[in-house]
Amino acid sequence: MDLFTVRELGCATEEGAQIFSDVELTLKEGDVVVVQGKSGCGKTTFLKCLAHLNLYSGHILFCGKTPRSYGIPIYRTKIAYVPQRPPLLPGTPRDFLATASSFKARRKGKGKKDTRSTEDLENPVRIAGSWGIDTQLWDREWSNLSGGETQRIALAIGIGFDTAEVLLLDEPTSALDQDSCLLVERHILDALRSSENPLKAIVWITHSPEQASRVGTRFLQFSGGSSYEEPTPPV
Ligand SMILES: Nc1ncnc2c1ncn2[C@@H]1O[C@H](COP(=O)(O)OP(=O)(O)OP(=O)(O)O)[C@@H](O)[C@H]1O
Repeated sequence: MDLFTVRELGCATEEGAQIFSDVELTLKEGDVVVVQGKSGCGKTTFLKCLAHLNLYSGHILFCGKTPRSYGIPIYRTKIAYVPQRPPLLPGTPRDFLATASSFKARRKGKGKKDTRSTEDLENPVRIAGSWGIDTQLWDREWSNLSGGETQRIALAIGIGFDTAEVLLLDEPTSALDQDSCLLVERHILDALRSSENPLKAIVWITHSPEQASRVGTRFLQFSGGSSYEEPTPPV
């Protein structure tokens, strides 16, 4: 079954200016759809529509069902949006982990006791550790982390919770040096190929043609207020 079926998708600003229209995408298992286009053409907005964080016109179905039919909180455990710059949150990454983990426990069923597993708390820390994030950074205020540290921690949470079937990545390595970038890329692609991880597909915004070639299996170009697919990565 197709993961995402996106038909005639359109999105406008609150003031009514159209950002894009008629966007079409059928996302299948194993796809890494690289999204490219000039700054301001609507790539982030597109990901937010998929994550049900933006109002839109047209149709988005996930496994044949609307996001609302899953219940939006459950939908968001299946579709993980990792923003380019996570909004400045209060507290520390570990606070965030604890809160998000308790939410996941609620998802697992009414009537059960706290099903929060230590894995939920440990996986992201372990993954981020493999990308050079010292454990003590999890107890530092978000506001005192560097861009690259914030990016790796947010990504490690998105992957480490082991519930996401689709990752929506908004320039996930834009603040990283080349070695860290390659390390993170490899980890994400390994997670996609691993039978132990529920991850089935990725939609990945990047401004880097090199990264697009390394990670992409399909190439969606935003331009002129809509989108089209390219058979190969743009050079
Ligand atoms: N909440 C909003 N209110 C008004 N305009 C918005 C809003 N969100 C996005 N826009 C506008 O919509 C357009 C698309 O923004 P978006 O962030 O999706 O672009 P992008 O392609 O991801 O850009 P970049 O590559 O620079 O990250 C921009 O012109 C932006 O200013």
